[in-house]
Amino acid sequence: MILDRIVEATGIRVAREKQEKSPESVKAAASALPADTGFPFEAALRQQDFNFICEVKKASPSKGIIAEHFPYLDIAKEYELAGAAAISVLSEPDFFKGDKRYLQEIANTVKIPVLRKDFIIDEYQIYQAKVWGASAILLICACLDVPTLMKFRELADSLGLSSLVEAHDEHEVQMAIECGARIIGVNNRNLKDFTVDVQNSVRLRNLVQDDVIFVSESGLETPQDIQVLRDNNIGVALMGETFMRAPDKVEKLAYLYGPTYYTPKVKMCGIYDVKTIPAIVEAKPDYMGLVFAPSRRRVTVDQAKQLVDGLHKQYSYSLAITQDGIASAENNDFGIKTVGVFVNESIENLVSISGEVGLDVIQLHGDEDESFIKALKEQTDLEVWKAVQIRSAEDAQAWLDSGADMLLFDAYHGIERGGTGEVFDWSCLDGFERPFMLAGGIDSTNVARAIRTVRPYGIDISSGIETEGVKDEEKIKTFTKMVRRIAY
Ligand SMILES: O=C(O)c1ccccc1N[C@@H]1O[C@H](COP(=O)(O)O)[C@@H](O)[C@H]1O
Repeated sequence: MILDRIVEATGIRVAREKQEKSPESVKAAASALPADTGFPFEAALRQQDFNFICEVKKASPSKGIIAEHFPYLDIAKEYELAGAAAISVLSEPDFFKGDKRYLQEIANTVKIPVLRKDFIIDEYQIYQAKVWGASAILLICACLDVPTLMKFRELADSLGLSSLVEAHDEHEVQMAIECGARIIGVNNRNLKDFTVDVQNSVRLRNLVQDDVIFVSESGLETPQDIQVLRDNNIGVALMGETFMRAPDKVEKLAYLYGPTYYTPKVKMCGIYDVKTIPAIVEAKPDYMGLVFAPSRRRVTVDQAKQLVDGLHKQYSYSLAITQDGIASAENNDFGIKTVGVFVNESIENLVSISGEVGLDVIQLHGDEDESFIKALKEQTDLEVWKAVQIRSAEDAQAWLDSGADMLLFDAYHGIERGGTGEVFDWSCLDGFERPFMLAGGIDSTNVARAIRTVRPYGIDISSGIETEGVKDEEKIKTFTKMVRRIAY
């Protein structure tokens, strides 16, 4: 049987690897790494109502070579861009043509968690997984007994690694439950004869309690397959071949997720150089943000006037060359609204600066309270947005009834007020019941997940369209393209 052959080959490989690097040294290296990881693999699989683990796999015993050309890093980057929750990387060399290098390099490159997909039969491989940068390992019930599964899971736990415990039938699901698995994957492929039946995971779903993450693995191909999983209370799909064969993985994942049925507004913030204006006009975000607060992106009133003037001229020009659109610019509809970002500025200054520059929106990014917002709104007809730095769900809830026209949620930072490029825990916004802008470390690699998970009214981006602190035309383009491809 193929599984026996793989396990046998794995035993030989592990023995050889132990000769090359002693178990003591690998254990010491793994134990020296932080164990308080917060189990990012599990967290990622709980992030959305449906999550994908996308696999980087060159070959398999059932399909032979899947990808002759195998740019594994590009594949992983594309998965991240597409909005995968996690990436599974084959490290098994003999039957799947995997390599530890793939795992190491991918884990070093992407921000999403990586699973070591291998046939784990020895503790040594768990220490290796930790050293190589994995966030999770695979434990296969068909290869291990319950005491060993439990021992391996506990060892993984102690290193801050999650264990995806894989089963194929009722008996193996019971084994997975007995060993205390927090993530159970049901393989739709029978490892004994390679037959595939997507209904297998559906059939076994009810054996597993809801607080355990349930993953359907193998043989999934279409949005209909995914819908069947959703309809049967299955929230995660692990897919390899389908993604590996998809020429465009962003498109494939969007197709499997289905339409978002809305497009978020986009605000591109921290514009301080007129050279960036053509790229902004081409990207056509809904808002362009100018920072008047202390910041490396800070603009003076004169610079702001030039930027707004430049925006309007360039916008009119872009409409003129696309013919009759000039009329709307003449009516002062410049398509892209301007937002001034202020920190603890006086009402008098807010009113005079916004009037002088011709801003459309005032964004308060400091300690302004509700009475300040009320007083400001009495002095201006402009929209007033309130930025709130989030550490907990309570931070957001405290502003639910705010009189601000829009709330904007950003990452908390002890010193800086914003534009830090840091992401906060989006689950703090679960169930928040009014429209809001999402800010804080958004970029092309996480915007797909941001839109699908958080469904904000709008996305606010600054650092994510910069390279070494300077707004980057290519990143502006890529980001804009991503939003359009994901949200429809
Ligand atoms: O961008 C700044 O330098 C800034 C300074 C002071 C207050 C707010 C600031 N920017 C705001 O930060 C978010 C975007 O942040 P990120 O870089 O994408 O993480 C946005 O709301 C900006 O208006």
